[in-house]
Amino acid sequence: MSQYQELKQACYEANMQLPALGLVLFTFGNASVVDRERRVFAIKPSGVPYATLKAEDIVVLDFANNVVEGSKRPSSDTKTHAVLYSHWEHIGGIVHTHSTYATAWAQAQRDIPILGTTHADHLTVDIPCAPPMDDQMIAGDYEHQTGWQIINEFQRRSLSPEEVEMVLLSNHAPFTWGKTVEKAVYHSAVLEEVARMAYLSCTLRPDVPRLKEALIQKHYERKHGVHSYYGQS
Ligand SMILES: O=C(CO)[C@@H](O)[C@@H](O)COP(=O)(O)O
Repeated sequence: MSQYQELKQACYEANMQLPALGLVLFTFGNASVVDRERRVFAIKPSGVPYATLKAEDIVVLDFANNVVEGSKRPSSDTKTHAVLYSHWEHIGGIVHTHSTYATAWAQAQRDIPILGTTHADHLTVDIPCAPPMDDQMIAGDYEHQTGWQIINEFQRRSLSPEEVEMVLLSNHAPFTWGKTVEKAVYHSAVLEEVARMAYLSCTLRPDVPRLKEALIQKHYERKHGVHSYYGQS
C-alpha cells in the first residue's frame, strides 16, 4: 500500500471531475494536489487520456520536481504547478484546463470583464490574463517560467491569489487554484461558465457595460463577506 495512496486518490478523483464537467478533451489539462506536511504533490501523468487514467498512474513529486513515487512521466506542466505551490503557501490544489471559452479569451489576450453577478459572486475584479511569454522565457525553462508569469502578473496588479483564484495565460489557457483541489476544480468550472457568458454578452452587445461597483460589492459580500447570508452555513 503506497504511503501516498490517499493523496493519489484525491488527485485522481479531481482529474476525473474535469471531463465530467466538460472542461477537458482527451489529455488537454491536469490537476494536482499538495501535501504540505510532507512537501510533495501528486499530479496527472503526461499524455494519459482521461478515458484510461487510473489512480495508480498518478505521479508524486517533491517541490524540486523529483519523482518520489510513480512509474509514468508527470504532466508536462508539472514545473508550473511546483512554482505556484512553492510561492503560494495557502493553495492546496491546482487545475489547468483548455476549456473552450476561457481559452478563447486567453488566445485573445484579454481579461474577462466583470459584466454580471455570476462573476461578482466569485471575485470583484476582471479575470486577469497574464501577458504573452517572451522569446527568452519560451526558449528557457518554459513551464517554470509559466509559473513565474502568473506570480509576477499578480504582483504587478497587486492581486491576492487568495481572493482571485484563477488566471488566463495569453496564447495558452487557464490555471485555477484553491485551498483544496475540489475548490480548484470548482473555480475552473466557474471560470469557463463566466467566460462563456461574457463572450455571449459581448457578442450580443459589443458595448456591454461593466457591472456597477455597488452591485459587484453586494454580490461578493453576500456570498463571502463577514455578514454573508448566502447558503446554509
Ligand atoms: O497546456 C498543455 C498543452 O498546451 C498541456 O496542459 C496539455 O497538453 C496536457 O499536458 P499533460 O498531458 O499534462 O502533459
